[in-house]
Amino acid sequence: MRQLQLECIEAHAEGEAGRVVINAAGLVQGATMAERLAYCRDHLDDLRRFLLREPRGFPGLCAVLVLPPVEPGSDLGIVVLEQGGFTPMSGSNTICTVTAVLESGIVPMLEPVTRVRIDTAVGTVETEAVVSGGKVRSVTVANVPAFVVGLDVPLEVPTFGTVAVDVVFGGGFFVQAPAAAMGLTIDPDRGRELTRAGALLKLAALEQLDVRHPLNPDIDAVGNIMLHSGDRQPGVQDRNAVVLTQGRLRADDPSTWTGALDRSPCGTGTCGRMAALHARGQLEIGEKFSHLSVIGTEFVGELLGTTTLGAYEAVLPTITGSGWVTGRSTWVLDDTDPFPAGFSVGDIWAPGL
Ligand SMILES: O=C([O-])C1=[NH+]CCC1
Repeated sequence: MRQLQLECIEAHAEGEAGRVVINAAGLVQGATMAERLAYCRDHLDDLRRFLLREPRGFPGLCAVLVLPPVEPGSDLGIVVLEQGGFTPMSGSNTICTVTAVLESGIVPMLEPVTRVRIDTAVGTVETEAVVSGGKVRSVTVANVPAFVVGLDVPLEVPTFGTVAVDVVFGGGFFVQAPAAAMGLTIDPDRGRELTRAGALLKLAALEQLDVRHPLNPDIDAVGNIMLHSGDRQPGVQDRNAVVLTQGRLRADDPSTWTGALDRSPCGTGTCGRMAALHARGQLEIGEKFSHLSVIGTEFVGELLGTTTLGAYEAVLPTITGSGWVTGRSTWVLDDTDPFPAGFSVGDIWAPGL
């Protein structure tokens, strides 16, 4: 007997896989996006694991629940599913969602540009899709305001000692540091070292930092980690490795010190990075910011202006990248299935050991 059947559009944005669930509306309760995110966190974590863990998922996979809009004039709402939990916003997953809903006809496609407004638990996001021949060529995401919580904040990191990090918000809270400050290089073949270092940075951040979003107090912890190429230098390409850490991390259990690298340049991470660069005088309003991922794919960022958000000076970031639909899927749960919430095995889920 099937007790669950999820219809999905499989996609990727600059390499990062996003599973766009298009029949989830009846699963999520809440009058606001913040209430819906809280409902997912409180009641749907087994569903998140069902979609992202084995046998239906893999470490590098994210997903999106497409929900009815909340704000007047919006087209839809999203809640993002990552291996580390439910999150309010994601650049790559927004690009996957816009590509999926336009190419499938869920939202009408208007050439040459279609605007799609998306409600999230940290505000409404405006997107612009360049479309031709029934294909979404690129998506520009005008993300929610990004801001700096602190620059060069000293963190005591297990096995690395004191590391100076930037604490930023770009749609989620990030700790960001130069890879070189931890003796690392941004190289896909060194993914294990990068994910382990990122997990240890996150452990330190969870223990030593207090963060809280001024508009949504439920957003109150560092989510992901960015290791980047350091201060901008003329003629040097900016690149990053973003570690999407697994669920609960424990200082006394090295098997939790793992994660997966974002295969895209990470839109929320790029927005947070631009906020830090602007604060450092290394990125002007209106200046294009080419940001490469660990596999060399690109988001082009740009700051449109400044604003304030609670007590924070904030910037208005956009990122532009492309998405591709890779398939359609229907995921089911038989009520005799011994793994209703999926499972993971250390050979691919704990590569850092
Ligand atoms: O682009 C993004 O912001 C993210 N990609 C994967 C998780 C967050």
